[in-house]
Amino acid sequence: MAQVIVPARKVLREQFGIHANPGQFIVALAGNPNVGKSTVFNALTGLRQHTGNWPGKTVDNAQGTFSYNNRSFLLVDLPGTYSIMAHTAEEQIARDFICFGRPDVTLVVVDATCLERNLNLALQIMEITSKVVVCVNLMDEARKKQIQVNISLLEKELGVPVVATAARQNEGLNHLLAALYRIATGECKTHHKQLQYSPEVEAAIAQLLPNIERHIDKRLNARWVALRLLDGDRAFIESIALHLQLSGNPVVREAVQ
Ligand SMILES: Nc1nc2c(ncn2[C@@H]2O[C@H](COP(=O)(O)OP(=O)(O)OP(=O)(O)O)[C@@H](O)[C@H]2O)c(=O)[nH]1
Ligand SMILES: [Mg+2]
Repeated sequence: MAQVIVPARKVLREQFGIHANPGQFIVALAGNPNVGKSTVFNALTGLRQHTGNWPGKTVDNAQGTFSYNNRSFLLVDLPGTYSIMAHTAEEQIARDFICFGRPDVTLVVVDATCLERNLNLALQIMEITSKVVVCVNLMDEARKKQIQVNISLLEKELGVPVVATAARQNEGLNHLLAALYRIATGECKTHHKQLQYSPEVEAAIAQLLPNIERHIDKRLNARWVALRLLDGDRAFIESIALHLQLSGNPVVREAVQ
């Protein structure tokens, strides 16, 4: 079947109202509610920002720009979510933006004082893309509570850059910029952690993968699409099919029946 690949920039423009300049890197800013995403956003973009709504939704949208090493970045503040399984409009925006908008980097801000809960979202995002930087924010609060975070071990375990910040105090932001640059330019390749499921689920994924890989745009993560097919997440399967113009594909037809 002939495949029509929709360029990510066109999707960003038409579906998300994001107009990036040529050569500008797109950074998606994701995280649980109230972890300091907007504080990071403001610290990086200063006054070079504007706010509005996501197209067709009553969900706030903020975009801003910054430069680093003579490269321009467009930072997009996604709605705060605990998950991207798309149970709410906010989760759907975050998921579709990361999946179909294919940002050059997804910056996941997590709360240093409750890492375990926050890493759930980071791991979900890492199932879609390897181009992730994790920002462990609120380090000052963690220090106050005598919580120690082993950043280098976390980085080793996750396989993506992890940067400690206290964004309200502008602490760690230079390291964050350097990490975003390294991932956006491809200077740093990640070996991101992929969750392993039960042998039954892994076997089902392995069975689906060849067919999925044959039919989808390589820039979507086939393993992740396999997981969604197994979930039976019909709304999303339909949106993947629509996006990749695969509605007639037998795998897709079977999944949405
Ligand atoms: N102590 C401390 N407070 C911070 C830090 N970063 C953000 N805050 C505070 O945490 C609160 C929430 O920050 P926001 O930036 O609004 O968080 P958010 O993730 O954008 O929140 P939502 O958009 O509501 O999901 C604010 O009161 C910030 O001033 C930090 O590093 N240390
Ligand atoms: Mg915010």
